[in-house]
Amino acid sequence: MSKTIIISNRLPTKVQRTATGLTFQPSEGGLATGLGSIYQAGDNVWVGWPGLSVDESAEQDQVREQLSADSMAPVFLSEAEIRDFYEGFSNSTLWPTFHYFPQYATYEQAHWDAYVAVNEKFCQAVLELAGPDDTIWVQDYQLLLLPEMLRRERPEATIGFFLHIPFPSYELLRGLPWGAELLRGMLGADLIGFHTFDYMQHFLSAVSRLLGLSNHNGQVEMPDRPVLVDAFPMGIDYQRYAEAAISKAVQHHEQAYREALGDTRVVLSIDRLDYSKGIAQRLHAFEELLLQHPEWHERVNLLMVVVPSRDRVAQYAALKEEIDELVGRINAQYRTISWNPIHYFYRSFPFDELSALYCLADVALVTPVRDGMNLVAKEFIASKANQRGVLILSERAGAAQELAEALLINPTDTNQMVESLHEALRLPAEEQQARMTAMQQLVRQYDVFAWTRLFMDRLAYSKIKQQTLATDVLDTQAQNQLRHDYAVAERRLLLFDYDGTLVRFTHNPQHARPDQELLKLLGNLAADARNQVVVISGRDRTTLERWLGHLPIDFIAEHGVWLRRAGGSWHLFQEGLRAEWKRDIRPILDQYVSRTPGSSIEEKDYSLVWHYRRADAGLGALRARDLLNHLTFMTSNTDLHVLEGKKVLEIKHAGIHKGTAAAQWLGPEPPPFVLALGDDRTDEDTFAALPPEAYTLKVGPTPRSLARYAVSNVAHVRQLLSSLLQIETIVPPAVLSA
Ligand SMILES: O=P(O)(O)OC[C@H]1O[C@H](O[C@H]2O[C@H](CO)[C@@H](O)[C@H](O)[C@H]2O)[C@H](O)[C@@H](O)[C@@H]1O
Ligand SMILES: O=c1ccn([C@@H]2O[C@H](COP(=O)(O)OP(=O)(O)O)[C@@H](O)[C@H]2O)c(=O)[nH]1
Ligand SMILES: [Mg+2]
Repeated sequence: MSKTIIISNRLPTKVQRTATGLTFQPSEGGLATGLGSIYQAGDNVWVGWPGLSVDESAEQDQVREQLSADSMAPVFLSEAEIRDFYEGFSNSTLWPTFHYFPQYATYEQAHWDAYVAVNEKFCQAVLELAGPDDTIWVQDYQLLLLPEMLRRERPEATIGFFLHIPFPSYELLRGLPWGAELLRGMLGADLIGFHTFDYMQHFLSAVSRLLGLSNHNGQVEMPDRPVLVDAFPMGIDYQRYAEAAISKAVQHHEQAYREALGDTRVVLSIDRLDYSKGIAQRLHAFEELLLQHPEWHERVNLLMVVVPSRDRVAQYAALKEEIDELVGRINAQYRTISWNPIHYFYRSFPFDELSALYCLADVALVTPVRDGMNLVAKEFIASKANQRGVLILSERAGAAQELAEALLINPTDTNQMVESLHEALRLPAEEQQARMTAMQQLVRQYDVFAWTRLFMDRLAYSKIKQQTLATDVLDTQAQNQLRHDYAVAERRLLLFDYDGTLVRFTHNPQHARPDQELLKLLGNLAADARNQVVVISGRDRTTLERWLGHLPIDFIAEHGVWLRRAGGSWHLFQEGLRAEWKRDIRPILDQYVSRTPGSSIEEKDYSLVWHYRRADAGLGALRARDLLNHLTFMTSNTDLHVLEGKKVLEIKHAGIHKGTAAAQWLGPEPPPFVLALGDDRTDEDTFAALPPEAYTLKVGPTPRSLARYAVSNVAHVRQLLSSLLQIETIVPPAVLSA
């Protein structure tokens, strides 16, 4: 039976060393609590770190055995790995960068090295467990390199990745020395999930700008497969909180708290110790409330739970001191004999007590400056059996995208926070109920089980999509058939597009000269008298002649405008072509060049081309759409046509294209073997002009093509062509045709 393997840095159980030995407790933090509800089904297993360093092998055995009874497999980290990988790269480089605190980020080579090494360690652990049909689901920023590492070992594996923290704007990522490697690591997955659409957009823009990979509707075209990118806002185990709220045990705790506090309104604050959570800002706002609205003295309490977290990282230790000091100062300033404004707990609470705090609270004050999702907000909502209670929520938490009925605030605007608190404490019961009911409906429906189902369905879909594509791929069997048909044919027409087919794209088109390997390949193919080799390109004739003119091959240049047979001279596809129109169009292109840094114009005899490969990807696409509209309008009612290629727009004569030219080479009696290779939109015209039995091959990852087969890249093309040459030497054609 196939299983799902969840992998995260932290396991949902954390092991602690006490005087009496090892103890096993639930972990805090949204990832562990959120997914903790689902991993135990079937044969599923969760791979991760148990939260402490265990060096001794007897202890490791004990931990492994106990965790395996609960479907967990530990990855042990040494003290040095905890320091350099966990506290170092994960929480002193990635965490601050991804939460828009670059001033806190450190860039240490040793931390990066440890990050790579620990990701490899996780990779080994997964490989030991994963069967070929299993689904691998990698979680979060500590393991960004893992999908790619797994993909290298298991090209066919089903791999999902989910990021629990924000994905920041491209600018933040570019400030990171290892940005490109991290993106490539993530792209090893088949599906990449984020909490919100914004995070997903930031990721796609970073992939486009740093790796030069474009996407169509969130599908990134990798050379070997498409990768789906999507938003999946994570939910909680709603029933667990809703049921707890009405349980005896929880009500008992709630009542005890209520008696201890007396008759005051309760504002609740729960987070891990983290500068991203805005805890200090929150305390300032509460202090301001007491200052500006003295009517709340002795009538309101802030219950503040801060769960210890990453306290060996300098910024966390400093924050702890800041909070201690602030709480001390505010309490000292305002407390009375019978009233202590802030009840501050620096520890974690067992589930029932946490649940009782949610039930008790009138207001939940959730004000992170950045937060991937924030599950505390959702847990509070699920715990409100009577639909009373108000959620104040930072607009910078992922949860704010869904919870529109919360009182949304900007966490750096203290005045707004004070006013929202004041408003929340007085909000009429009916309005509380209306808002809470709407939010409960949403949180109940999109719970963590629905979230998992949605992710898994999309992951399966991405796999199916890849497989449908794979039917078009020139597999070994099809390639053998092609080679056989080639070997037995007396006459063969070989039509090769140049850029993107025979050579890889270069930043500057003038740098895409043919290398020795290619010249040899073409020369050898052309040397066979049965072969007619044609380079069919959009390039100008001068360049083609300079680069390839010494070979005994034919040329179709400028997308079919200029033709030359081997050894012959150039002639036009059609007499009487005009070029005066360039005078009107050229100034428009000049304008677009000046408005689009990096773009350029190429002028050919009978066409003009605007190139934007070197421009910023977003700006280039925007201007291209604009220019296309502009030119389409200008060329209506003329015999000109605007052609869209890969990062180019070309204005040329309508009715002359690669297909019309290719048809001339077919002649009245087409050769028994025709092979056409091309990567671009313009090559579709060639494919369309050829008979159905021709071997038409589309080069590159995008599937939509008229070609019969797809090959992945230029390297694959060259391997195919040299395999045709080998046939001649290994199997004499006479033998094959006999
Ligand atoms: O493992 P730790 O270093 O102790 O940190 C605890 C976890 O914190 C982060 O949680 C995030 O996931 C939540 C659920 O998706 C989300 O609501 C929240 O906004 C995130 O901050 C972290 O992403 C986890 O990897 C940590 O285990
Ligand atoms: O004493 C506590 C306080 C909080 N939590 C849990 O910690 C998680 C915090 O997740 P959130 O997404 O809000 O933030 P994160 O810590 O993941 O950044 C929530 O599920 C809380 O229920 C806990 O287990 N024990
Ligand atoms: Mg091409």
